[in-house]
Amino acid sequence: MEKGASFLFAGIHFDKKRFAADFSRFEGKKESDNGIEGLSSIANSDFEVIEDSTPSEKRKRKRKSAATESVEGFSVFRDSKLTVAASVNEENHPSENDPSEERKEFHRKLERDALYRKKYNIHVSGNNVPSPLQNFAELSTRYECDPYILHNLVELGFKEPTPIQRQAIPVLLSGRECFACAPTGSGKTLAFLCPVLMKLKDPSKEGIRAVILCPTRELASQTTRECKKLAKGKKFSIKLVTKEVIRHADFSKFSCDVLISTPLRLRLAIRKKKIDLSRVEHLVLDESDKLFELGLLKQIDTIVKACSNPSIVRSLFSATLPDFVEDLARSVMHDAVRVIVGRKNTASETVKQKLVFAGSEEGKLLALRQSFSESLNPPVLIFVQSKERAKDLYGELAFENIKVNVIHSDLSEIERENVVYDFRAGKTWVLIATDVIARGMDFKGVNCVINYDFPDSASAYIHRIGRSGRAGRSGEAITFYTDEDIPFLRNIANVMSASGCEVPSWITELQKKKWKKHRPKRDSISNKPKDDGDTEQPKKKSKKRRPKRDSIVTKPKGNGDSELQKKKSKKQRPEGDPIRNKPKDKGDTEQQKQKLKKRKLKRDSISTKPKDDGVSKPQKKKSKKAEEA
Ligand SMILES: Nc1ncnc2c1ncn2[C@@H]1O[C@H](COP(=O)(O)OP(=O)(O)OP(=O)(O)O)[C@@H](O)[C@H]1O
Repeated sequence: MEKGASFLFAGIHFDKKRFAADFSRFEGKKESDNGIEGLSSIANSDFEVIEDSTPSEKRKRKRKSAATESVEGFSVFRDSKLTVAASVNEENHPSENDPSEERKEFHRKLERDALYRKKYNIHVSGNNVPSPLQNFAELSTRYECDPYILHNLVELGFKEPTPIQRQAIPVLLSGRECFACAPTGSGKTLAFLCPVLMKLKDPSKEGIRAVILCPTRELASQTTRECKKLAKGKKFSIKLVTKEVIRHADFSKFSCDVLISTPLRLRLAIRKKKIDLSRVEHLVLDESDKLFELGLLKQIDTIVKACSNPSIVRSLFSATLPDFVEDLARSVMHDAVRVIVGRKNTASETVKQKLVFAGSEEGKLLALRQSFSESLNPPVLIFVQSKERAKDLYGELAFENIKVNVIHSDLSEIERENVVYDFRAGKTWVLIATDVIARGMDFKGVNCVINYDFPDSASAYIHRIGRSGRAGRSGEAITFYTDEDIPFLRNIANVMSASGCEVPSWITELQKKKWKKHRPKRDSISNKPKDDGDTEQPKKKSKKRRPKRDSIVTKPKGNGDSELQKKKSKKQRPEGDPIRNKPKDKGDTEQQKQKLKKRKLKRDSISTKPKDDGVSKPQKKKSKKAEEA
């Protein structure tokens, strides 16, 4: 981490001199007394306490025993004058001259809140945390929500708030800064959009009023769409910062109610076009841990500085919340509330997760093809570790009878948009992707995520597989691994077992390994000579590949049978829709049998097809058969 480059870094290496003003502001202040002692232990059982002291102590987070700790009121973030003032008016705060009955009622309310949070697996820390929402109607009764929002929620089909919405919405509506972590697909987008729109109340032309930052263009564009849906009926100006906007907009007169951007583009607008962010009242960092990674941190820093309005309310949302992000956030946020749904850094429980030993790169391709011909249902997302590998895998699958497409950072903005659009529309059944769409993208009904390349971190794993099993739906995730991934297997296995999936015992017995971006140099996906795309694959190569076939189904240490292995050993063809046929087209058994017979032929053809020849012989036969079928 670069030292002294930004005040975001200062949370870790606090430079007292440089931040003398801030320091003196915080220095004299002890963490405010929570005054909520003796709260029922009901909600305390799973509460993570953060101590606001030295950096090393900060890391020592204790799980306090249920009997001794209080749920709310433990100030994890620094107080500010503004937020302290706000908290006095907090709905949870008893009045000064509290008669004992009022005080009792206040405590009863806290207990009710605690019970409610326990029911929805919500864990909070911070001063005077507002009560969670019981339903969307409370937006009106408690916060005088404009009817258009309630109307739009009904139109969107949202009947009940999700747990993160129950807690984060009241926190933000109370003007508190917020730091939220909830599983993938659990409705975090609405959890920040709804309070932002409610707080903005009416459209205004006075500068830029709210900024939402997303790590990728795709996510920024998706969030813009969602924001417009929720704002329907109100003439808010909601703008996405695109290349065009950067090029042509007159930033000296630029105003909008909500501005959505990637950090890179917004920094460009700040630096080159002098966009004015000094009136921003709400700043949301979606996928905050990604935004706080080194590559984006400088840009975020510039933006956070440019949003200089002293009464700004900042919020951070993500499905993964590493300690370093908490440390950074604590250094910049004031009297924030920390909201965690479920357990921190766990995968969605609605995704059934599997590990498959593929032996080698060739094994992966074979395993993939085998899976396709057996039981996988589109839409399917396949993640690989680099754009080169994405292109290679696409090259391998493009000529099959699969509606496959690929997305990576080499594509233009329009191309990327089109790929996403086609996948959403069901025109693409299998989408090969790099991590560019691993975060935040909400594709409805992705049935299966395949980690063709082992993810480079546990959080990458959580976000990738979180493209499936969203909004309570079920999904499946298959992760291929090879020998070089085995040292990192346990990290993924931990995530799997934390979300209730079975993991073979030999994996949990592996040595713990700390990983830093596991991206090994992998053998090429395609065995075709790179510079000779037009010629046929030399026969030698295909011969060489055959013995490796066994490695797909051979587990490394005589243990942990994968689903594929079991299926193969039974020599049965499982039921399911082959992906080459129409998604819901069942009962194609005759064709499947023929394909089975031709499996040997199919294997030979993996890498023999010429790059630029649209259809190879076996494929022509296959497509003819498909047409006939
Ligand atoms: N209250 C609700 N009831 C039903 N569905 C909802 C509700 N809120 C959001 N959704 C839907 O849930 C899906 C996932 O929401 P969203 O994209 O906000 O998840 P997320 O928590 O941000 O996920 P990720 O961590 O992957 O970014 C969306 O399709 C959204 O429309």
